Amino acid sequence: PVRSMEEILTRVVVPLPTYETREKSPPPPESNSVEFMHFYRSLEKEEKSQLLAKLSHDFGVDHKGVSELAGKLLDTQQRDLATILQVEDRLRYSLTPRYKQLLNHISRVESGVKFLVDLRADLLEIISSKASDSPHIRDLNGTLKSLLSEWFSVGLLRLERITWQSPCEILQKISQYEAVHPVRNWTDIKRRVGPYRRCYAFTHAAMPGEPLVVLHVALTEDISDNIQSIVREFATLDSEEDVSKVNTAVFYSISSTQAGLQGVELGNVLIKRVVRELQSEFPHMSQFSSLSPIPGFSSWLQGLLSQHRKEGRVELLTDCEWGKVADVTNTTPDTNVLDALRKLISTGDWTRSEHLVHILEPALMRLCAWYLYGEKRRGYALNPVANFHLQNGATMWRLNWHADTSPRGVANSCGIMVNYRYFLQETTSNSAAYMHNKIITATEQVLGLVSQFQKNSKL
Ligand SMILES: CC(C)(COP(=O)(O)OP(=O)(O)O)[C@@H](O)C(=O)NCCC(N)=O
Repeated sequence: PVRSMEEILTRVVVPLPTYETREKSPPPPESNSVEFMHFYRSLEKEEKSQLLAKLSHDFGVDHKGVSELAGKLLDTQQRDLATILQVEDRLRYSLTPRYKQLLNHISRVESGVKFLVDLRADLLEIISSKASDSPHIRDLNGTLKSLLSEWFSVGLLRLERITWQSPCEILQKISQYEAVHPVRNWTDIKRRVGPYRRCYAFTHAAMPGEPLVVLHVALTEDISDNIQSIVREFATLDSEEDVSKVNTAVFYSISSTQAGLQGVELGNVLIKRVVRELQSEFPHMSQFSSLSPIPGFSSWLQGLLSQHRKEGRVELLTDCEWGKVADVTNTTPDTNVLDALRKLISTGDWTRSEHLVHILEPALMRLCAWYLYGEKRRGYALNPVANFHLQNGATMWRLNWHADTSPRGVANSCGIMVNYRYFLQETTSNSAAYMHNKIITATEQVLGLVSQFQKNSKL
């Protein structure tokens, strides 16, 4: 199909009109876009990446034209401003990739926007798989992302509250998309939208019936330190009788549903929008915080323990703690008490022994605080959930022991969870400090645990 790929692209991706005719030339027939969408959908995965590579490479910016105009602009530097602006505008127009028109035309046909969201998901997969991280593919991704950011800007999104009265297909999608605390059955989802709970989603007219990002909230008297009390306990009340005590919103799950909208920052926008919505429903609501999982902590810890194994004694625990672990595991400090600890943590068995839990709590809390606050990737928090909330301007507020006692919670993060708290007057400045200077805003509790960790080890 390579020949037909070439043939289709040449026909469907019309050349950029000349600068002079750019506002006069009629758009190509809708059939072009429909044909392209149909053809693309018919391709195998491998053929899709071939097509996208060809589209981005052969139907992008006319680099020769751009450099000629850039040269011309240099020559006119001495001329009057009007002439310079003229040439600048020509240069700006010449930087429009030819395929950008195709993307715009597709966005105007039925389900064209959804098609483009899915096409970007394919692009992101190609880029992340390093199959062909050609600069042209990155250019195409950048062009598409900026178009999607315009089309999915906050003014064009619709906030929908999901309740037990919402259509079944929406409730089913909400259940399927829940990525943080999986919904097991109808009673689970009924609880999530029931009394003292709120569930909100952003939808968009171009993708009807599709929740783009979903936020689950618990309405409480205080900032929760345990997820079981939110997702497991049954509500005895069948309605929100007494909301006078409700003064806190706990965000306990957020999931974006469209891979192709990654980087469009929908989750951040949704949280801020829901805060405003709740403030109008509960004027005296004063506390807004997440109760977040810490995916990756256990595996990071395993890596640390095995890495230190080679270097013998590890300072991650105090001598006293090592001694106690040795006692409980019937090993001796200089033999592999470290392996015993690794095995305990990897199986979660340690949670069954009160004594061991008591010994490990301070050590695991110190290690977890360091993992969240100290471990970085390109200067930003290594943990993706921390990075998300810190980008939003939240404060790393409190680590909670025994916060998720489910097998999943113990396996992922030794049962620890964290509150990222949104102090509404500070989110803008916190976000700027984090994004520009990589400064993490954290409380005394967190900083205290971090400095205890640093005292114990030279990491
Ligand atoms: C946390 C989420 C919602 C952030 O999405 P969003 O605000 O759109 O950020 P981005 O994807 O635009 O960078 C998203 O990354 C996600 O769904 N993550 C998996 C589930 C989770 N909450 O970690």
